[in-house]
Amino acid sequence: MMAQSAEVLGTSQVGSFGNNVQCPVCSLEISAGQINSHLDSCLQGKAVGGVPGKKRRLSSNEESGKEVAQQPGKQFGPAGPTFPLFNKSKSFTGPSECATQSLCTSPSSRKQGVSVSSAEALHCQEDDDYRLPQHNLTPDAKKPNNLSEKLNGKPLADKMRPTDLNDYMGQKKVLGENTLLRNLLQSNDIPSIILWGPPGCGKTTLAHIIAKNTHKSSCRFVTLSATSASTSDVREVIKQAQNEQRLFKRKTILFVDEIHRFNKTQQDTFLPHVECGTITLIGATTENPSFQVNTALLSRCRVIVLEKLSVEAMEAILMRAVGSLGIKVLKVGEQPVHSSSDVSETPIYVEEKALTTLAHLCDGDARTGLNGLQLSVQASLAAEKDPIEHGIIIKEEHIKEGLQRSHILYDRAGEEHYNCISALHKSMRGSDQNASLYWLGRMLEGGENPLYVARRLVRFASEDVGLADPQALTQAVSTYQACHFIGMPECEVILAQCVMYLACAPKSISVYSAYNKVKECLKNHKGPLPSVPLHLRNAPTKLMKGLGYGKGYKYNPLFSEPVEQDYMPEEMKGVTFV
Ligand SMILES: Nc1ncnc2c1ncn2[C@@H]1O[C@H](COP(=O)(O)OP(=O)(O)OP(=O)(O)O)[C@@H](O)[C@H]1O
Ligand SMILES: [Zn+2]
Repeated sequence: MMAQSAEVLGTSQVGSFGNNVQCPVCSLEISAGQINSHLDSCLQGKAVGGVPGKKRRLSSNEESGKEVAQQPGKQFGPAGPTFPLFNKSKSFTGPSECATQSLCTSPSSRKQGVSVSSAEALHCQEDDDYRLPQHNLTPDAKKPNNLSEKLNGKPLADKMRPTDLNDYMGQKKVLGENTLLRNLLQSNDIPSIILWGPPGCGKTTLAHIIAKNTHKSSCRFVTLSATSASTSDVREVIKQAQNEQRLFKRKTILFVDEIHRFNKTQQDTFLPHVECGTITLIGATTENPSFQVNTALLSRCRVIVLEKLSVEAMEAILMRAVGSLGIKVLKVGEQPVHSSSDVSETPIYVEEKALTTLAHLCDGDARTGLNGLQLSVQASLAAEKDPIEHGIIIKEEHIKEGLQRSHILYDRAGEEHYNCISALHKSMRGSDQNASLYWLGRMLEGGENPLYVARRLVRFASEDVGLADPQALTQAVSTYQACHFIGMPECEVILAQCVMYLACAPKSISVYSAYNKVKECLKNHKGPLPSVPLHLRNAPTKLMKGLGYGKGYKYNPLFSEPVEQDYMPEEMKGVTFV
């Protein structure tokens, strides 16, 4: 068992009720005057002074019967159950964190869609045991025999989440030698920061590492996900942070994932507390914070821009994962050598080339890369019922298959994005509903921005359907608006409806090609452009009238016969585009 300092346990439960204060260690209510002496003894394991008969007060979550994160085993003594204060959309309980944070979540306490992360008390002891947690899946860790067992449970990306900077790859611009963040980390003084970067580039991971590196004594690390936390959750965190500060002079580092999802009022709630230092805020966002984060809050935080992971960084991450799984890497042309020592296990290899391909395909997103690796390994294990004598070799094809199966062989920014939208456009033009829907699906399931697709449909409605069915444009614009209101995944059917409408619609490019001819004509015109014929000019002033503006113009409604009149400049007479 990890040497847990009792002090960090149950800090999430610090609260004061009347004149009593809840002991953060044993959860008993202690009168305020006795709390200090109680704590001393409680920390040594001999609690005294609890108010008899009074039980630990339930958190609002418990009272409302919501799930309660149960400590796996009872190794942490009387603190008993811990409280999930916040539901998070993403779980941060990688194995390494279990080792460092006293409050783990057992799988059984997790329900679909809601994973619980208690207000995690992070203990930052001087000892090294969180560096190499026993159940951490690092190459040095003890490995279970069976590879498929190792792949069970949490996604590989979670298992591989680095716990210290040495394993944190890439991001040299912000973390290299002599960078601001590195210096701050070394000086143990972390300001409030906003980490801005694309998905899977390591924002969450960095927040954890920062928290671990700061305040060697001890600090609390609390996480909130802006997607599910309410303003009252925020207030609760602040209240507890104040208690911590007051009772233990302990800092709270609050990590808010997807901070851009908080509305301005919620962001405002933090502000004074960030300012006075009760809370050190680490926010993570994939969106440009200058638009999405409250300016007042933004001005109190340093914005750290993380980048998509480079192919080299991705390769290093994959290598580390492969090593921890006990998979051997085969260089080009190298043959597997079956050593007699590991007869009990079928040796598993991966071609180096396959890893390189994966590193390229995952578009700088380490989560995608690691999960893709996991799927390919699992797929090749399943396929190889009767493993060949020399073991199983994971090849490039397996990696591609693995990615495809998980719908992630789709490069949102790169070529695949353009290839698919082009295929969709051409399928609709060819009135092939099936193919149109297929390409739409490829994009949406691959994580394409629905508005990007909707914008293309608007263009298509005019360029390809045009006057053959002018209603198509209305349909497409409505689709765009509906996608905007609703977002994914609900808007997928709306897009599908419009795609089918457009595929079935009659097509006409008369407008499109006519307008292109106009542009062409203007581009090729030599010399000064012809002036606007006088009779077509408006004459709002006397002077203009005097100059002959509007003279001789025939106002069509006044004529019962069709009007003979030139609308083109003299030089352009007879030129047509339609
Ligand atoms: N720089 C890195 N070095 C090593 N591993 C990384 C790095 N970045 C990400 N990972 C791996 O990818 C997984 C996902 O990363 P993380 O949760 O930190 O991404 P994120 O930027 O917070 O993404 P999101 O915006 O989707 O929440 C981690 O569990 C870790 O295994
Ligand atoms: Zn106690």
